[in-house]
Formats: sequence, structure tokens, C-alpha cells
Amino acid sequence: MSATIIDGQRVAADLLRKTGTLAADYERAYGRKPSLATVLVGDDPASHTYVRMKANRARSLGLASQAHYLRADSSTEDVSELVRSLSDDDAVDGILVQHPMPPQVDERRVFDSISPAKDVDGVTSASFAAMALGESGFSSCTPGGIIRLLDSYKIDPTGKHAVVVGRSPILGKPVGMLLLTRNATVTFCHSKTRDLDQIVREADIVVAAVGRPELVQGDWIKPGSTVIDAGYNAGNVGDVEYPTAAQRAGFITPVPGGVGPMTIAVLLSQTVEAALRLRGE
Ligand SMILES: Nc1nc(=O)c2c([nH]1)NC[C@@H]1CN(c3ccc(C(=O)N[C@@H](CCC(=O)O)C(=O)O)cc3)C=[N+]21
Repeated sequence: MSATIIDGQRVAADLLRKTGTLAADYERAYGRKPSLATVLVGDDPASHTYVRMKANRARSLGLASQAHYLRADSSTEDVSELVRSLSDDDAVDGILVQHPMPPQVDERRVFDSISPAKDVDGVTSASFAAMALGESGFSSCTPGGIIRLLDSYKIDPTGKHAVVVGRSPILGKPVGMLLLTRNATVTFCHSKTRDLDQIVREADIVVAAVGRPELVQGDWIKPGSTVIDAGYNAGNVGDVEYPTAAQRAGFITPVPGGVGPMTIAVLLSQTVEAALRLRGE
């Protein structure tokens, strides 16, 4: 038996199509395009590639985008000051501050200088709280994308044991909270977890979100379970040992073409939503 492959490219394309239509409606109504500002600190080549991908996709959908680059030796205050000016700028509807930032920058303080109304990447404490309490607000993009993938394949987390491997503030922790809101029984695993393989073997849904290539081994996967690989590592390899996992899982996301495309689609969808809400819609 082999798994149904969850086609993130296709689900993302559907969301992008809807987003493009809403962006065109917005422009017709208000005479300007919804606008995304990106902020990148330093010169990590992978981060530059991701930010470029996001900006290109925004433009191809009919959004405006402006890219801001700061030097690698910028301080927390330098970055926060830029983010506050974007938060106050009426020409900007959504703000994405690329993670990771250089070590001298306090990422939490920078994220929390984003106006929650423009937090289309769902990284502020306010957005996290709203998400964790099941209130409306922007979800962190990758977790939001994962829930959309489950919905799209009619995989209902209710009553299922969801095991999240990873507890980062914009991926592992929020995806676990979203699964909890969807009535899963959630276990968080991390670098200090003992007997990780035994816990994963019990999972009906596994979300791998640590950034360690093939950390989750194929023979840990319970037959028929759902495997979501949210790991991004150099060389387009995920956190799951795909070939063997795909033999056992019921549903599995590939890398590339699974979670990654959803992240960008949710970001742009939330940007158009922010633009509409800022107009009182
Ligand atoms: N504040 C912040 N928000 C983020 O959402 C954020 C971030 N920082 N830092 C880096 C990670 C990484 N990330 C990805 C987005 C798209 C793909 C993606 O589309 N990947 C394609 C492959 C693209 C390729 O060809 O390399 C795929 O999986 O099919 C991957 C990874 C967003 N991140």
C-alpha cells in the first residue's frame, strides 16, 4: 500500500487564484493594489531566495510589494524602527519580517513591533494569543497552510493523536495549538524528548517541523496515518524519510510541493485580507 500524496502545489494554486481575484476587486474598488512589505536582515542566501520568491509571487498575483534590506550588524532597535515605520505607513497593508535574524537581534521584540492589523505572517504575540484561543486573527503562515491542507483532503483531526515534532514559535507551537482547536489530542516533541520514535509510532497525524533532514524515520510511521513534513533543509529535503514513510502513511506531503507552496499562498491571502480589513471591510 502507498500513501495518497497531498498536493500542496494544487491546493496553493487554488488559494492563489482566489487571492488574485480578491486583489483585482480591491484594486478596482480602491484604486491601489494590496501591498506587502518584506524586511530582510543580513545576507543569508537562502533567506534572500525565500523573500524574492514571496515578492515575485505577490507581484504575479497583482499585489504590490516593497523589499527592505538591513545590514547583518543591525541592532534590535534598527530593525524595530523600520518595522514601526512600516506599521504606520498607509501604503503598506502587510509586513513580513524574515526569520531567522542575526543573533544580536531580539526577534521577539522585532516581531512585536509589527502592528497586529498588518501581521499577515502571524508572528506577533497578539496573533499567537488569538490563534491559541481560537479567535479570529492572522495565523502563522505555515501552520495555517497545514490546516488548509488537512481540510482540503477532508482529514479531520478530531479525536486523533497528533504528534508535533518541534516547538518553534512560528511553526511547531502554533501548529500544535491549531490542531488542539480542531479537537486533536496533541503531543509536542522536541530536542529533549525521550524515545521520540515510540511517540511517533503512536501518532495518527505527525507534523515534522524541526529542520533536521530525515529525522523522522519511515519505519516509525503508523500504517494509514497522516504525515506532514514542514521541514525545510538545504537541498529540498524534508524532516521525514520520505520513500519509506510513503509506503506506510495514508496521506503524506512531499518536499518540495507540499507545505512550502501553502506558506506563500497563505501569506498573500492574508495580505489581501489585511488590506480589506484596513478599509473597514
Ligand atoms: N517570518 C518568516 N515567515 C516564514 O514563513 C518563513 C520565514 N520567516 N523564514 C523561512 C521560512 C521558510 N519558508 C518557506 C516558504 C516557502 C517554501 C517553498 O515554497 N518551498 C517550495 C520549494 C521552493 C524551492 O524551489 O526551493 C516547496 O516546498 O515546494 C519553503 C519555505 C517560509 N519561512
